[in-house]
Amino acid sequence: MAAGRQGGHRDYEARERELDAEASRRSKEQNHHNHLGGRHRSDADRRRDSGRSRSGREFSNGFGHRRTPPPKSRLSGRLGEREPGEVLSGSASDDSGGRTHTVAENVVSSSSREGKVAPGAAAPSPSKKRKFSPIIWDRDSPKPPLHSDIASGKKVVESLSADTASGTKVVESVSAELPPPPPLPPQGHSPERLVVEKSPMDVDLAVDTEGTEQLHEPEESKVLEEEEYPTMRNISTSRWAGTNDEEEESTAPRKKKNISPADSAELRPGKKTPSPELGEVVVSDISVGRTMSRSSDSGRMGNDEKEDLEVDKYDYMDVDREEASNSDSANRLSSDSENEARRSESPEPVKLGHRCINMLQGCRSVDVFERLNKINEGTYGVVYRARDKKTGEVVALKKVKMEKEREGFPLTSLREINILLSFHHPSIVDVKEVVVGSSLDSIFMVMEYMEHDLKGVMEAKTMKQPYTQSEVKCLMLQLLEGVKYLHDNWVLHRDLKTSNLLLNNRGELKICDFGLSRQYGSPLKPYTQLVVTLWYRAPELLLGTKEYSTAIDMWSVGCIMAELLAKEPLFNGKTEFEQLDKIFRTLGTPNEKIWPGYAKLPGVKVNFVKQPYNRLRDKFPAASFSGRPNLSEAGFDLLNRLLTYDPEKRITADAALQHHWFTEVPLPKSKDFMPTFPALNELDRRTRRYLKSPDPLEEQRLKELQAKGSRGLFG
Ligand SMILES: Nc1ncnc2c1ncn2[C@@H]1O[C@H](COP(=O)(O)OP(=O)(O)OP(=O)(O)O)[C@@H](O)[C@H]1O
Repeated sequence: MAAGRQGGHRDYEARERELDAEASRRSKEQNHHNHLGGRHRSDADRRRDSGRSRSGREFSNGFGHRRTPPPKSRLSGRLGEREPGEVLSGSASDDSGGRTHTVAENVVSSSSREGKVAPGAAAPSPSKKRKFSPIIWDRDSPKPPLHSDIASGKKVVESLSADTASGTKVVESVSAELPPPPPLPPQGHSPERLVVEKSPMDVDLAVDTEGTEQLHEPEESKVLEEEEYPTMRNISTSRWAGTNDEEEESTAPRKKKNISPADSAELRPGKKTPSPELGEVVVSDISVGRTMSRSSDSGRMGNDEKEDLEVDKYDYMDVDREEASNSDSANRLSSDSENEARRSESPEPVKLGHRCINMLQGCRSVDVFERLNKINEGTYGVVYRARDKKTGEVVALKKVKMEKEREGFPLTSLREINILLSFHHPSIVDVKEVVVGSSLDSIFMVMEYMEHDLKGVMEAKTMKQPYTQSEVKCLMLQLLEGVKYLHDNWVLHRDLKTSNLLLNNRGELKICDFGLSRQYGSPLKPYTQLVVTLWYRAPELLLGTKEYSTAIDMWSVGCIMAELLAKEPLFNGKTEFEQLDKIFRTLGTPNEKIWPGYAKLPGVKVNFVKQPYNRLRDKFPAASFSGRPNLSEAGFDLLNRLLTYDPEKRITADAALQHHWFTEVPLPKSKDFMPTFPALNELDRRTRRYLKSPDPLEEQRLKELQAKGSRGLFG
């Protein structure tokens, strides 16, 4: 990882040039790649590019990430009580520099809060790059070509998506001067070519799926012959051989597809049975109050319980088989933790050739991993726990769903993966590599394995109380550091929610799913507007704004902070209207005064509830015996700033990190003292379901299963 950080930029540029050069060659040969029509960039993008220089961002190292000083350094001396495990600091320094936070920035207010901003609270320090990200785009317009003046030091945007009227997750991956660095074009290289319609990845995949096409360079052909075909010969023995999840669940592990390179042509995107419309699923899910990250395959919705049981059955079998082959699961677990410990003790220097995958040389096969169990299924991917057969390392494999194969292989996704591989941050889940499955249209992201996601933890009956303020601070600091890193690197997450925040039993929080999944959904398809859960969606998106920015993530962070404190979602609307209604009832109905431009937003309706007051404080009182979560004045100020209506006034990640809530008592808890929970991700689905929502019937079923010798609650 360290090497990756040091050499990532140059390596990335070289790789980009390599990819683009190859794409250029390939695009001359083939002109039928029109599936990326959505990647034309909008006027807004052009405006953004031209205006980007105003941000004047600086990076203090070669990787483009200027780490925010650890909270410790910002902690000032304080009075009052502490919670066990608080991070202590001998430092009396305080970056907030005497700023006062007595006035909240938000919103409609019953008091004098409106329009006032705590001095300096949202203002960047001199070294900060911006108060507000210039990342905005026109959600409906086609994207403009890439800006051409990368060399002049301006930011360059590679817009990987155009969607969002729908609210689908979209990551606008924008390269700053430093990593993920801008894809510097070679001399004479047209900027538009950076948004290649045919990248070198096409080449590999074409070779894979056609079985005939070869690269021009003999070396590359050789690589493919040596690395791709051996993989294909292994397919028949692959445990990952299923081409779709349904099949994988219903037939694996007994039936394995025997797929030859020729056969694989049959599995090409266009031939695959289209999946049911995701929108239906989302509607169903929302209507029953479920989270979107689960059971997203609409094909199963009609027989949910029955199918779940089926799946459970195979999950059990998978695990049993796994355990049979590993005589002692305890040994396995201990060896896992040993591996983990070894890894953390002596961080392995990054092998750039491994981490920064050269797509021209192909990816490893998923067969190098042994499947342990299915962790979860999101809208865009199925996530498995697996073990590297060679190193024994336990990882998470996200098999990307190929819903949009009509549009060809998701080249933009491969390109995005390439960028994501360059991201290294303690609060961003580490994507180690990409491996290919047997059907050649399946791609797996290899990620570091995390025991939980935040949603699962908070739903589990093992968590009896909400997180304390001290614990929430610990989690919020990590979350904000991760979001700041993404924003500093010109990436909008756009789907921050508790199920996308992973936790491990070392108290670490990591953001996952930052936009990769977007590339597998067509941005303009009707279902896309429904796939992202509404609960964390910023009001400007709900009201149909066409331009938006990093502030949308900050709204989500606010919703997450509230949920961490209350152990329940803040605004859990089932429809966009209901979502807005819930927001307005709590924060007050916005108006032009507190949110200039509000009245012109497309979704504004006259029949919105008229609620003149901000009642957020009622939900988070400073002190109460009502069981509602207590929140200090400073904590409430931060929450209010995160949930500020006007995106221009909403606090940035950078400013939030310096908020004095983090430096007042109780101080953020040390990660080492954060509560731990049974690793839900290692349990079968039935047990997980029970732990999340215990119900007497389920308990009885579990007891029966255990009596029959099935796995116990904790395996
Ligand atoms: N690295 C990981 N380690 C452990 N579990 C993970 C990991 N990555 C993802 N998961 C689990 O899988 C779930 C779905 O993952 P992810 O959000 O990446 O998929 P998705 O298809 O994009 O989902 P969504 O419907 O939220 O968009 C997560 O909520 C989490 O429970």
